[in-house]
Amino acid sequence: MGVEVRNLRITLGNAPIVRGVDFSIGQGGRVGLIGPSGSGKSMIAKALLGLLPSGARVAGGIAMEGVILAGSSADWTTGGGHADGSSDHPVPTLADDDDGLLLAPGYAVSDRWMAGLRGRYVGTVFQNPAAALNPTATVGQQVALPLKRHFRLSRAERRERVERMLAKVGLDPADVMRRYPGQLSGGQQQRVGIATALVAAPRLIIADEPTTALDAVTQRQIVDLLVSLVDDAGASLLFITHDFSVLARATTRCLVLDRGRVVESGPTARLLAEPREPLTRRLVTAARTLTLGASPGGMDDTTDFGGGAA
Ligand SMILES: Nc1ncnc2c1ncn2[C@@H]1O[C@H](COP(=O)(O)OP(=O)(O)OP(=O)(O)O)[C@@H](O)[C@H]1O
Repeated sequence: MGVEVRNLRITLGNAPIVRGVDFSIGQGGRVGLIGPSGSGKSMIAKALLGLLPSGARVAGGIAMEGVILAGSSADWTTGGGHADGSSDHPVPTLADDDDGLLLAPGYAVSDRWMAGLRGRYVGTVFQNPAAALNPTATVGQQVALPLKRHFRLSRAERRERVERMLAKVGLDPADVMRRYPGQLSGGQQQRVGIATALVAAPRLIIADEPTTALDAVTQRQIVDLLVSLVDDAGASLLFITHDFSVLARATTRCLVLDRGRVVESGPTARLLAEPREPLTRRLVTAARTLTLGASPGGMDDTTDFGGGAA
């Protein structure tokens, strides 16, 4: 069922930050948000996570897996609605979770619900793993946290799942379980971040500039790892970046944001090959320059770049 965002508007004080953004991510879809600094990418992610700063006002709708997370039923019938009240986009229907948890549709969920959804239904990978990870928790404790919060498992079961997850992100559990984040490299830290985001098998992963702090080679490895794990899990991915070369590896569709509005959207490969808007062209050119700088063979060397990583 995935995620649906409809006419999302966010204001902070009197300032409009996000000004009517629509997109959806089908189950297993990988969508990118790209735009310059301050264009509203992180605010959209925060709205999906229920983590907007106090004073932010949200209008429009966000629904995930059939549950309305923001906005009211009215938001879902006005958008594509007809005079008789019917809609091309009906209010999403009941979602029955794997574990038998029934989520009630048609209601804006409370903060408590949102806290329950975070980590369980939505996993997040942030830009700076050193800041996102708790420096006083061992890697084992860190990755176990979403399981502790959302599942009733024995210690042994939890440990087994944590070890399995660490192996999946390419870390040796025996080596890293008792280490602290500060004792790991940036790339290893981000692998721990990805393990923590994915361990509870969420339906949606939000990755907000997850590789910006890493060198080019590690960046590529981390993006490829994230994509393969998200695909294996059948989860959806919302990938936020200002770098088209990263987006090309991570996503199949993307939206270009400028000052809170979508200026262009479509398949990532199409936007790369034929950017129509000046901002898209600028972002593509910047990525080409970076990629050419990083590799003497140029962009063709990184075949995924033009291929949309489909
Ligand atoms: N806590 C906050 N209080 C007030 N304004 C904020 C807050 N967080 C973000 N903003 C403003 O909201 C706008 C959008 O910010 P946002 O962080 O979503 O941009 P972004 O596209 O993610 O940028 P970046 O690429 O730099 O992370 C900016 O003008 C920013 O100044």
